Amino acid sequence: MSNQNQCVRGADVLVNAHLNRGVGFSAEARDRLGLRGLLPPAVSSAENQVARALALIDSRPDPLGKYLELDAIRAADENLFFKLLIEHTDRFMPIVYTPTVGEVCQKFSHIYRFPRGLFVSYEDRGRVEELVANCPQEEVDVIVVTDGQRILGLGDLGMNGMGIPMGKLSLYTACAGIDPARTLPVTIDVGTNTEAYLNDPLYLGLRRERVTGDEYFALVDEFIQAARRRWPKVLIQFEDFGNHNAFELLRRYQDKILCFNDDIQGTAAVALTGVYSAVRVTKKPLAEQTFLFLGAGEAATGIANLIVDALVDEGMDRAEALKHCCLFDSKGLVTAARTGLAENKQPFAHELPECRTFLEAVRAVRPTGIVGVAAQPKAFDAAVLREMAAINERPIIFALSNPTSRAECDAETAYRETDGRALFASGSPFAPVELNGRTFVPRQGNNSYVFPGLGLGAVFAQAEWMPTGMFLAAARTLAETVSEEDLERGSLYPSLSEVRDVSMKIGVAIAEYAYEHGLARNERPADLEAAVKAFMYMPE
Ligand SMILES: O=C([O-])CC(=O)C(=O)O
Ligand SMILES: [Mg+2]
Repeated sequence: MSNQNQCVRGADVLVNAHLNRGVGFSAEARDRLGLRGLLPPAVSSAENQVARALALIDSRPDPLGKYLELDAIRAADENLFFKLLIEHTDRFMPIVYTPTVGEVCQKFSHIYRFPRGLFVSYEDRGRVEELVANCPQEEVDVIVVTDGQRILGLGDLGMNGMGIPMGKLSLYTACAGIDPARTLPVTIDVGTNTEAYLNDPLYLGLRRERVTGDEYFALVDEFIQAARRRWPKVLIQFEDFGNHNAFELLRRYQDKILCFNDDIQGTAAVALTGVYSAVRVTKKPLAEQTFLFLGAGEAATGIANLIVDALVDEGMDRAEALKHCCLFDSKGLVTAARTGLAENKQPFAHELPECRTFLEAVRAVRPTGIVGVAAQPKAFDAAVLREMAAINERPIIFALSNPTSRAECDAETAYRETDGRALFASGSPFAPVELNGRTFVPRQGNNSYVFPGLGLGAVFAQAEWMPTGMFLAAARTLAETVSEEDLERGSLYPSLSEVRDVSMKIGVAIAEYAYEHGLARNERPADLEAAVKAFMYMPE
């Protein structure tokens, strides 16, 4: 608690979510803070407060209702909110994060109640510094920023996309112990091309079509400069930008400031972990794997590039490594014969026959794994899955699009159509599947396993910037947490209930990388792991 916070007394404490402990305040604290009479007389134990909150949340049958209860708890008492999230991660992650957060975003303007974060509108261009100065946070460690153009697999949600930076930052705190008082969700609102929002009287964003080109980049830059002037060491995470802008922003800032793009680099690290787990099962090394991606955007080329980097790191020639990844986009298989390909796809345009359907492409490429990242629901149908099972003893099937409604296939279909041989991961959660007397426990190949730890390590070491080596290190560290028992059950990732420990390990690995490579702006503590653990926020 800062000195400034220690001066806050009386009712002001109760309306400050960082400070308020509500009925959890002890008699002594009530006297000290001038709260006597402002709360019901009984003092609740922590268990009692959690039990009351759980009952309230459970009284709401639908996920959105549960979200609204949690959101209200957060607005009143942040400590309690994070206690719930940390003690019941498995249960609440699908509420504050994918898939429910998708619905939250779609309805954001209709359910808006509590102020949080920073809204940078195009109308405020030229005075963004003033907006940043208005933020109450004295210090900010992590910013997650979106422009709402490609929210999960749901498309352009405009300002409504703010639910995503909010959800990501909740995970930063719950999974990696970033102090919630030092996080800032940001939406840069340059308009939306989604008619439904422009015609919705309750829509809270800018009513105009998206600003593009130089004016767009100038506004994003004005924000980045203003944020870094106020908080020079802040980590900026780019989230759910449209393809074109996402690649361009990463190109502009990647090696100049402390930042990363979660959809390109975070997703890549987590997918590579899934691949490392899968090859432990197939016993065929990475060098013998070939991947066919359904999609050719941020996630697809982010993952493909990191697989290539991993192969090069193992000693393979880069030109050869590139051939291990093939892309299938809206026009079909990406081949050398294709013209006008976006820059990110060009390295993956190989000498391959023209294929118009994904099934044809599977037959032509004969991949060991398919990776769905195009938000095309059910695109991995029975024919595709059976073909993969015919080509491979243990086919790798990653249906990574979010939320659940956008998944390329569900877990049950993946296991059923491959006679239980699929090595499956998905972006959104699926329940365990019973098949032929076996229970499969699929887990999420979602960047939530890595971005909190990546950020923790980078913030801890006050890294200058985040090179590719950090993302490889994150993937390898995460892979080491997958046990033989996990693999036995078909789990390519550890249990979410372990995510805090996993994030700590990734944080240590990333900080270590920063110290070893001269990227840190502080001294390495002698006992790095103990120091990182001590740095992590924990609710009281
Ligand atoms: O938010 C998630 O669940 C994963 C992600 O970054 C995306 O799908 O854009
Ligand atoms: Mg994302």
